[in-house]
Amino acid sequence: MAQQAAGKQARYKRILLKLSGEALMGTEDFGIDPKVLDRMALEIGQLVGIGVQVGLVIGGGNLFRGAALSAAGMDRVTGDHMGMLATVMNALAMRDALERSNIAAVVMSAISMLGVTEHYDRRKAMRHLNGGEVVIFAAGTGNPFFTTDSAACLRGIEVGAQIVLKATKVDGVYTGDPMKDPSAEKYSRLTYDEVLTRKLGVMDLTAICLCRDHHMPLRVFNMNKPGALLSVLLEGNEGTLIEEEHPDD
Ligand SMILES: Nc1ncnc2c1ncn2[C@@H]1O[C@H](COP(=O)(O)OP(=O)(O)O)[C@@H](O)[C@H]1O
Ligand SMILES: O=c1ccn([C@@H]2O[C@H](COP(=O)(O)OP(=O)(O)O)[C@@H](O)[C@H]2O)c(=O)[nH]1
Repeated sequence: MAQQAAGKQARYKRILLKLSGEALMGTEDFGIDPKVLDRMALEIGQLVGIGVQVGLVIGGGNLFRGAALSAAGMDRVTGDHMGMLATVMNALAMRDALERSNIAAVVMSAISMLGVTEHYDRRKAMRHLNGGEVVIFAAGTGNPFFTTDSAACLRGIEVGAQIVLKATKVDGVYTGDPMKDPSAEKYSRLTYDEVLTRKLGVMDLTAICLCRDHHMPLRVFNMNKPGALLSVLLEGNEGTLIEEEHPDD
């Protein structure tokens, strides 16, 4: 992979990378697989190594999801609070993995947790990014009824990232859910409106609308594919790109 990066220029100076909580489970049913965490830390470290500023949002679906807790009888807002706290636990585990790989990292939480994480502050976050630290934005947006996909798009827009990269377990956006429909076909490029009108369920609609309204490109790609993240930065042809309609289209 070092050879892949040799002599090549990263396409983006600052990115917002979204990792789903479930990605951290590896082959387990719950929790965090340390091997997966370490692999992801190494892949993120490669980006830092070629001068890319990395903002990171990690989901919490490997631990708790508000909607699932609510379906089991819990108050929805309490469930969402638990979901957001789950993202803080994942963020702390990722900071630890990054620091063990000698990659400077800071966790900024949307919910105050004095002594555990920094509180989210946009200007401080930008200073950390400019200084080459990986900034892990935890606790989503800080509000119930949102997702970490929306949080990733929000933070990406706020800190002036050039692209939001959604790392997931499928190769991109398909005509239908590829986990359920093996005949679904992958798109290499879509507009925001196509995602919305075709109801392509890879991300929630709030996240797509936020990106559309603020002209933030999105790329959906498979994080389980070794080297895919670096390839997105160097070649830019992994997965599916969602952006505005191009004048040549
Ligand atoms: N049209 C689609 N294209 C790609 N993935 C889709 C589509 N519709 C639904 N999905 C599902 O969306 C999931 C990606 O979302 P992600 O946030 O990583 O997972 P989760 O929401 O389970 O945490 C994929 O695993 C896939 O099964
Ligand atoms: O701004 C936010 C972000 C997340 N959550 C809660 O945190 C959980 C975990 O986030 P998400 O489901 O987005 O994680 P992922 O699917 O990416 O693992 C969600 O289900 C919500 O309950 C929330 O309430 N507000």
